[in-house]
Order: sequence, then structure tokens, then C-alpha cells
Amino acid sequence: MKPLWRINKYLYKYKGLLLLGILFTVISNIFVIIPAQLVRIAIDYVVESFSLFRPLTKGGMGEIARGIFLEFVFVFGILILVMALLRGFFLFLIRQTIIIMSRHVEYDMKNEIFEHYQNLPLSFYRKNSTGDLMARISEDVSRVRMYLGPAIMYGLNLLILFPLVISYMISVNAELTLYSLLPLPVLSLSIYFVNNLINERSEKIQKSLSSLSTFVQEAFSGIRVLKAFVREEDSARQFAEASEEYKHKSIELTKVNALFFPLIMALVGISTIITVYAGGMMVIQGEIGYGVIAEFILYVNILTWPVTSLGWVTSIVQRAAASQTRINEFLDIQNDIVSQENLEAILEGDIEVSNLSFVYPDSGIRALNDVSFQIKAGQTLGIIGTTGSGKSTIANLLLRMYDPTMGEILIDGKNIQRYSISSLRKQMGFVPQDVFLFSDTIANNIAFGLDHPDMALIEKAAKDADVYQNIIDFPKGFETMLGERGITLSGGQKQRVSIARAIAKEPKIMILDDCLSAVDTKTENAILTALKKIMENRTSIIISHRVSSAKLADQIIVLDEGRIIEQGNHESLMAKKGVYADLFEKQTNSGEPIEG
Ligand SMILES: Nc1ncnc2c1ncn2[C@@H]1O[C@H](COP(=O)(O)OP(=O)(O)OP(=O)(O)O)[C@@H](O)[C@H]1O
Repeated sequence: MKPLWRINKYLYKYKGLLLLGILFTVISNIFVIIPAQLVRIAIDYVVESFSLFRPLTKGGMGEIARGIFLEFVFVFGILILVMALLRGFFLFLIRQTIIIMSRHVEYDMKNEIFEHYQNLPLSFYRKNSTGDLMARISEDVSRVRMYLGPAIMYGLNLLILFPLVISYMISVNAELTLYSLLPLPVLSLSIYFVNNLINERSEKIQKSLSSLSTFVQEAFSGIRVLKAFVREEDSARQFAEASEEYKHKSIELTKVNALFFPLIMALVGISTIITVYAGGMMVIQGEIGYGVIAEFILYVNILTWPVTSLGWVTSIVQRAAASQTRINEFLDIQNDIVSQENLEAILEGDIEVSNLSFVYPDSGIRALNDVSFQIKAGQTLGIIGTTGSGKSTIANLLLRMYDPTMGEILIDGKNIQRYSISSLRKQMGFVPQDVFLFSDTIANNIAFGLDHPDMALIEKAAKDADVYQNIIDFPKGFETMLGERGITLSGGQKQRVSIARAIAKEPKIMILDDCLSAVDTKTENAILTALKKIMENRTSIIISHRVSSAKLADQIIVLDEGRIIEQGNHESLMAKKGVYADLFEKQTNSGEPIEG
């Protein structure tokens, strides 16, 4: 239960709905008890009237007595009907308050978790799978909602109805109360166990279903590889095996489910039989009237559902507590990438990196080792190096996705940790190595970083990224949908849309992380020349495997295993005849980039 205390703040927030719910529960339960008493009175009246009615028939007063008798029964019938209608109305109101409250809380919780997720650093996303993140915001929140809605509703009902009914039953006849209620604890315990079994098996089904859908999703998204490697039959066999497992688990669940209702009915039946038997004996001994038996049978039926729900509610609360523990685990993770002073300044673009070292916290890999360089505002730095030499890590640190293990990064003479993170990132244009475009129109993808999208700016960015002509050649131009619901761009087109997205922000500092690998050298040159023009008075960092991308830069660093091994401009590095010159020779001779 303790993890669930965390959501008490929401119960407090929606206390109005909760209190109304409690009030309606009390009122609706009053309308449950009164009809049972009316039934007792009516039956006792019928029994007594019969004994009076017979002598009157002989005396000729039969018709009048019969009329009065029927009228009385009719009035009772109407009263019971009105009570049932009123009860229905209040049950409706209970759902309108408590279940609606649970939906409000569910909405608030999802927003809270999503907002928290977004604030967490990149390292959090490296450690936890997307599936896990999604499960906690959807499935786990739904389970907690079951606690806030149905569990609280039935729990409250139980808490209010039980004392009311039992105290009333005892006031009528304590001994019969004991007999009638004897099977109910057994009922509750059995439901608890059966329910746990159902939950356990449902969970297994859920797991097998999710692995089945992951399998199907992978098979279809990788359909090209699957067909090219002629693995269709193998894939179909694996699917059949996974389906078989799912079917087997579903049948297991059906067996337990089949036990559920007969179990309830059997135990309620036993209660009724005991009530009739014990009550009958008491009627024979003249201790109670016939009506009491009918009244007690009604009470047993009234108590059945709350008692059944006790087992159900207990297992809902247990599951909700487990889910809330998982949610709390993420909510308790703090973002360690925070700004020291929240400085909001318009950047000039002067960058100074000194003695920078970085070890990835999750893998312990030392990606950078004592790296120092300086870029004056408006200049271009080319970073070149083999695979895994630490190039992207420099980009990650400049964007403050991570903080350095040692050394510091100064922008305009101030440590980047002093700047407000959003102000810093808003002034940086980043083109990542793995292009990611949203399933949206091309225009919206390019305008992604803009608070106020402007078509002129979007078109200009597309032209500068050399993708304008490609876009307007599509029938719907900039309104072309991308992704699963739309067209698929070629690798080079994707990269250029991604560059346009970064340019549209008009950033002060631009970081291109190996984003020209899928375009030919001619397009690469066209983009770089256009970039040089638009990045005048702005700072750019061009990370690449290809010398052709880096050679236009004012300054070039060559990285190897996290260390700078050469530094200078194209001419000085060529004159040096070291690694850079060697790479240049190989790449220009073969026309191909050299993978490290
Ligand atoms: N998020 C991460 N968590 C742990 N280790 C990482 C992470 N990202 C990169 N690394 C490791 O850090 C080292 C440097 O990686 P980095 O991505 O900076 O190389 P790179 O020079 O950009 O390579 P490439 O040109 O192939 O992109 C590699 O050994 C890599 O395995």
C-alpha cells in the first residue's frame, strides 16, 4: 500500500468528487436496505391477512377485504420499485463522481510521468527500453486507475454497506445473522485466490501477446531483409510456435475463469440454504415470522457482491501498488544535467574546449581523453576520425546531453553548465548521425524547431540544404507526408531534410554529425558551400568520416581513440603528411570514404 500514498495528492486535488462519491454511496445503500424490510413487512402482512381473510369470506365481507389486501400489496410493490429506481440513480451518480475522478487522476498522472520523462537526461533513455517507458505510462497507470476508480468505489461500498446491513441483521435476529453469514468469509477468500490465479495467467498471456506483436512488427518492418535472405518459412514457423504458446495460455485462463462464477453461485446458494433451514426452524419454534427469512435471503444476496468484490479489490490494490512502485522508480530519478545559473544570453559562438575527458557512465567506455581545441565565433571546425574515435561524443557534450568527466567547455568564455539548457539548445542546430524524421508533413518536419513556423523560412532552409527541388517534385510538395503513413525518402533526401530542420532554426552554432554520408560528393560540396554562406557569423562543427566534408573547415582535428592526434587546417595537415594526408590520399584515389 505504501507506494500508493504518493497518489494521495490527487485524491486531495479531487476531494470534491470523492466526498460526493462517499455521500452517494451512503444514500444508495439506504435504498438497498429499505426494500428488504419492505419485503419482510409485506410477507408478514400477507401471511397474517390470509388468516384473517378466510373467516371474512364466509361472512360475505370477502370482496372488500380482498380489495384492501391487494391495494396494500400493490403499494408495497410500487414502493420497492421506487427504491430500486432511486438506488439505480445513486449508483449512476457514484460512477459519475468516483470513476470520473479516477479518469482525471489517470490523465494527470500520464502528464506528470511524460513531463518527467522528457526532463530526464539521455543516459536514462540508454538504460531503459522504450517498451518499458511505454508500459509504465500506459499499463501501469491503468492499473493504478483501477485502484482509484473501481477499487475505491467497491471498497467504499463495502465499508458502508457491511456495518449498515450487519447491524440491522443483528437487531432483527443475531443467531440467524451468524448462520447466514457463515459461508461469506470462505467466499471472499476463494475469490481472492481465484482472482490472483486469473491475474497471474492474464499477465502471462499479456507477455506472450506482446512478444508475439514485437515478432510480427519486426517481421514486417524487416520484410526486405527477410525476403532477401529467403527466411519466410522460418519466420512463419516461429510465428506458429509463438501463437501456439499464446493459445495454450489463453486456454489455461479460460479454465480458471470458468471456475469463477460457479464458485460464487455455489457459495451464495449454500448461504441461502442455511438461512432457509435455520430460519425455518426458528419460524417453527415461533421465534421469528416468515418475512424474516425472505428479508435475510435478500440481505445475503445484497452482501454477496461486496464480499466477492473484497477479494477482487484486494488483488487490484496489490497490482496497483506494484505498478505504482514501478512508476515511482522512474519519478524518483532526478535529472543531473541541470543549469547552475540559468543564464539566458544570445550566443556569439566562441567555443573553447579544454582538457576534455569523458567516460560513458553506463558502459565505462573512455570516449574522450584530454581533448582541447578552440573555435572562434563564425569559424568552422572539422572533426575527422575513425569509427568509435569519440566524434559524436564531442557533439553530445556540446549539446549538454552529458556533462564532462574532466575538463570544461566554455561558450563565449562561460562554462556551458552556467547557461539555461533550453536557451543553449535553442541556439544550436544539430543534425544527428541517425536521421530521425517524424510521421508528419515535410514542412512540419523542417519547422520542428520553430516556435512560429514560417513558410518562407522553411523554403529557404530547404534550398540551403539542397533538397528544395526534390520536395517540390513530389505531388503534394511540402505537404507530403513522411513515415509509415506517407512516402519514404531516400537516405540522402532524409539527411538533407534533417539539415534543413537545423538550418531553419537559424542557429548560432551548427553541429553536423556525419550527416552527409548518404549524399554524393557533388551534393556534399553544394551543401557545404551553401552552409558556409549561411553560417557566416555563426560557428559550425562538421563531424565526418570523409576528408571531403572536413577540408573546407578553417580548422580540422583528427581523433583517434578519444585523443587528438593531428590538428591544423587542410593545407598544414597535408603538408604534415600524417594520418590526415594519408586518409585524403586513400579517399580521393578510391572515391570512397574509409571506414576506420
Ligand atoms: N551512449 C553511449 N553509452 C556508452 N558508450 C557509448 C555511447 N555512445 C558511444 N559510446 C562509446 O563511446 C565510444 C565513442 O563513440 P562515438 O559515438 O563518439 O564515436 P564516433 O567517433 O562518433 O564513431 P562513428 O563515426 O562510428 O559514429 C565508442 O567506443 C562507443 O562504443
